[in-house]
Amino acid sequence: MKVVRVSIFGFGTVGRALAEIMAERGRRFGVELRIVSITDRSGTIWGDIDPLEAKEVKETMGRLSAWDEYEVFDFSPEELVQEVRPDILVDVSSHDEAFSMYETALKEGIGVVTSNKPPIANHYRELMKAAEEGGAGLFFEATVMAGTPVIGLLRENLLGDDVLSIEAVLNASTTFILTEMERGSSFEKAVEKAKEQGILEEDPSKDIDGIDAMHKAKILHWVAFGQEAEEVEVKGIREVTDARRVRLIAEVSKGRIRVQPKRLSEGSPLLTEGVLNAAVIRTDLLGELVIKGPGGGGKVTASGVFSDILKAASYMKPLR
Ligand SMILES: NC(=O)C1=CN([C@@H]2O[C@H](COP(=O)(O)OP(=O)(O)OC[C@H]3O[C@@H](n4cnc5c(N)ncnc54)[C@H](O)[C@@H]3O)[C@@H](O)[C@H]2O)C=CC1
Ligand SMILES: N[C@@H](CC=O)C(=O)O
Ligand code: NA
Repeated sequence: MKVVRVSIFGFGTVGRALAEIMAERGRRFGVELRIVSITDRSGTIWGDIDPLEAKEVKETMGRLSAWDEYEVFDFSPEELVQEVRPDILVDVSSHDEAFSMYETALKEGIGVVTSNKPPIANHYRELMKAAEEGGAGLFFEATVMAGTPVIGLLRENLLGDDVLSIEAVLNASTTFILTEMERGSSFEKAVEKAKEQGILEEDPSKDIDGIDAMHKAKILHWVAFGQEAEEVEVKGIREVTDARRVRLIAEVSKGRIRVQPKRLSEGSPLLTEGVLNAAVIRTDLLGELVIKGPGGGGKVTASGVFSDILKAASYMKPLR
């Protein structure tokens, strides 16, 4: 068994769902995953950590620093990487400025797995360069459509195709809110219910105002076209009153991203319900393909993170 040392940064809904999966499936495909540190806002615990015990402490005491079995370190994100030196850094936090932590890790040859979108959306080119320099893997499946593997589909397949466009529902919270409103719920009530699903961002305006969907569309644009989108337009769902068949739609074509609420026709593959996301991908050789699956929730997201951890552990270098 190849022992792989993992540091987890952030221990909220996704981090705790990941802990459960790692406890149950941490020995798989000749790899034994060991959690050597977990960080939440109260600090970093460092040692040979039992994932289920850590989850229990977080859920009963609210912060990892309350766990007296471990010394708590007040590392900056970069210090965490330099002191702990894991084999793989897993970011399941809502820390928008995690870019320099990733860059430090990748340049040191430490693999990075993340579900946190802004660092990838805003620093894709620099991070891929750092990964190349350090000979490390950068994996971000769960940043777009959670565990539904749209990133792997584009990054590891269709390599002979030219992507022409992607039209997608990428935000589970707004779909959930809009479908609740279709059923007669007020906007405010629907937002409250979305919070109970564990899918809303720590700052729900990121979902409601289309910022989360925009970040995801930027990541899709980088993977599909290998360049930054010059034109980005974003409109959220605050002004939607008649929610019938309305979804927050991201349109991605070379150089251009547009996120806005749109009323869809009956039978549209994008007319999703609940937390389902969907993407219609058009390429020159294949024509049109649709990928649809859950785009939010702790386990749903941890599924994509865990799969990426195994990829990082056996480091399969994606071509883009
Ligand atoms: N919940 C979902 O369905 C999905 C979430 N994601 C992304 O995964 C990440 C985690 O999501 P959730 O677990 O749902 O969020 P959450 O809000 O439940 O947990 C995020 C955790 O990160 C911690 N955190 C934030 N800044 C930190 C810092 N500087 N240092 C240490 N800890 C810090 C917070 O204290 C919190 O415990 C977010 O980036 C989210 O956008 C991606 C796909 C789906
Ligand atoms: N807040 C996000 C969580 C998944 O990325 C969403 O609602 O889609
Ligand atoms: Na995904």
